Amino acid sequence: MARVLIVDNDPVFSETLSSIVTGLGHRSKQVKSLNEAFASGRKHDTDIVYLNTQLPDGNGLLAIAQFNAMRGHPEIIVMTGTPTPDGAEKAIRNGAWDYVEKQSTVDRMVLPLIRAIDYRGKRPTKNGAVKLKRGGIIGNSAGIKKCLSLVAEAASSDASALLLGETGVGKEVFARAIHENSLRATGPFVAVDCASMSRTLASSILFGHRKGAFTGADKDREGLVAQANNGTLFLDEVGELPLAMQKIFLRVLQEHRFRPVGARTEKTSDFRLICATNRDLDEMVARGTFRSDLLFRIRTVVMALPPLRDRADDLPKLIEHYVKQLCGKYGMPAKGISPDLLDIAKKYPWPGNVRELIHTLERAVLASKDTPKIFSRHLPDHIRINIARAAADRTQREEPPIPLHKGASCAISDAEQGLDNYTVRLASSPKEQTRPRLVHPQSPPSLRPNAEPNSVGISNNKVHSSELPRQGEHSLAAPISSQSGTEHYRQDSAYPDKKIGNSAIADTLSSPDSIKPFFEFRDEIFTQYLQNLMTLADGKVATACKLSGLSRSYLYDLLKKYTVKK
Ligand SMILES: Nc1ncnc2c1ncn2[C@@H]1O[C@H](COP(=O)(O)OP(=O)(O)OP(=O)(O)O)[C@@H](O)[C@H]1O
Repeated sequence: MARVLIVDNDPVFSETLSSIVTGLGHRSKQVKSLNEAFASGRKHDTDIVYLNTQLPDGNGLLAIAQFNAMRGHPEIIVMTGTPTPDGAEKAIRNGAWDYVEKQSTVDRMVLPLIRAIDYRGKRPTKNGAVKLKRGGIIGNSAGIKKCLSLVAEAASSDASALLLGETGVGKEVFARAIHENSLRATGPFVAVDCASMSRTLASSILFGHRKGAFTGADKDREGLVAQANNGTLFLDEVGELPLAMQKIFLRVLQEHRFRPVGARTEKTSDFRLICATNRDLDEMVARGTFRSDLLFRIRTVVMALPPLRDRADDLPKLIEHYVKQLCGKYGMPAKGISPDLLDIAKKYPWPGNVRELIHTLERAVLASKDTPKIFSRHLPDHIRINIARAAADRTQREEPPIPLHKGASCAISDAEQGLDNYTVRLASSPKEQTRPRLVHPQSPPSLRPNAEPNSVGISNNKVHSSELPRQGEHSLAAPISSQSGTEHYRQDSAYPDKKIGNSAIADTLSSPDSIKPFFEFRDEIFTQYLQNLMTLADGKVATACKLSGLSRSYLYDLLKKYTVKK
């Protein structure tokens, strides 16, 4: 919550601006002259000054430096009814944050305020570090850093904040951090779990009740809204708030007044609201299960917390921290963490996020008993199975299984059989000799070379058919014959300027001496296929998927494995 001083002798204008500022959750004070402004500045810290140029006792433009030197070293937004380029330059040179025309739109008037407050929340302290209490937040990944800067921003005002993210991702931890860094830090932090609140008792829980208001109400009871006075009210799972309660709560938010169940008079509570949800509130609004006016009120500052699987960089520190904490809890000496455990943790998707990680580590710490290190062996079976299955699935997709009972030699002969349908044709010109092609005899004519005398079919130049482009799919560049009978590489007319890449496959296949080991040869074919595919697809993965019939994830895997650039 920023303190904003409005210095203007036009009371109507000042009043309007003041209500906009307070509507944004900040405090505002209006004064009519420079002297009044300086008197106020001696008594209170000020964050922002809206300063008119023409004032009864002087020109605001000439007083900017004095305002800058006031308590709190405020940012100055100069306002004028008659803007001029010289006036703008003078304002900025004298140290103003911005120079705005008084007849501007509300946005133009307010934007410099929002930006100046944002800047003040993030600017380094004198010793160069951003002063922010992390409140137990572990991690320095880009995602966490972004959220921490939003914590600073949210903490600098009293505006409502909405935290979004999957379960266990740390929404409550971040809500507490906003509270602890705000001006309300010395007040209470009251958390309400809307999902577990009984519908019939919701009013009583939130607003309290008077003795005798209903059966069982044997004494007056203060509700959670009242308990949050001067502090922060945290509504967890706000999407679960019943519609009827949403309407009541909207009014409470607007007026900060509420009536306890059975009471005749209203009470007030000065609280700051932070909400959290893992549901899509916009979709709920569309379905009519969440009020749009309430959503509008609660999402002034929005923070989307990234899931743990998207910030693997944070895992080592999180694991180290919680293993240490858990060893302490169970009276065990500190344990080390084996790299294989970290490796698995980085591969597992953690659907329950940090909460699931903590529970998993607790089981692992207990399972490791007297072992001084925790290994992946100590992780619960379902996690190890998940990783093992994913690895096997990848291998299966990459390498077609060879029946074990046949043995290696049979497998090779199978591969040869599969290749009988393919012939490697070698070009005659030196240029073309570096461009061998694998052509399926049943390929459509447009993809097949004409029968030419210089094409050489080599019986042992065979690759497994399943590893080559399938019939009818784009294969390696399709050759055409010129009238002179010289074979040229035709570039598909749809891709006139694409150069199709090449490998030394022809050399490998040209004689028994030069034949390469099957898998080495296979890898070259794959690499060449992928390079050509990506060239034809203009580097676009979606196009490459269409052309190749590969799924996006499998294509990504292949590009990574064969280090082919997109
Ligand atoms: N960045 C973090 N650093 C350290 N601990 C964390 C972090 N994020 C979450 N935790 C821990 O993970 C657990 C779950 O966090 P929290 O309750 O804040 O999640 P949540 O998103 O509010 O979950 P839910 O949506 O289920 O209410 C807590 O024990 C919390 O301390």
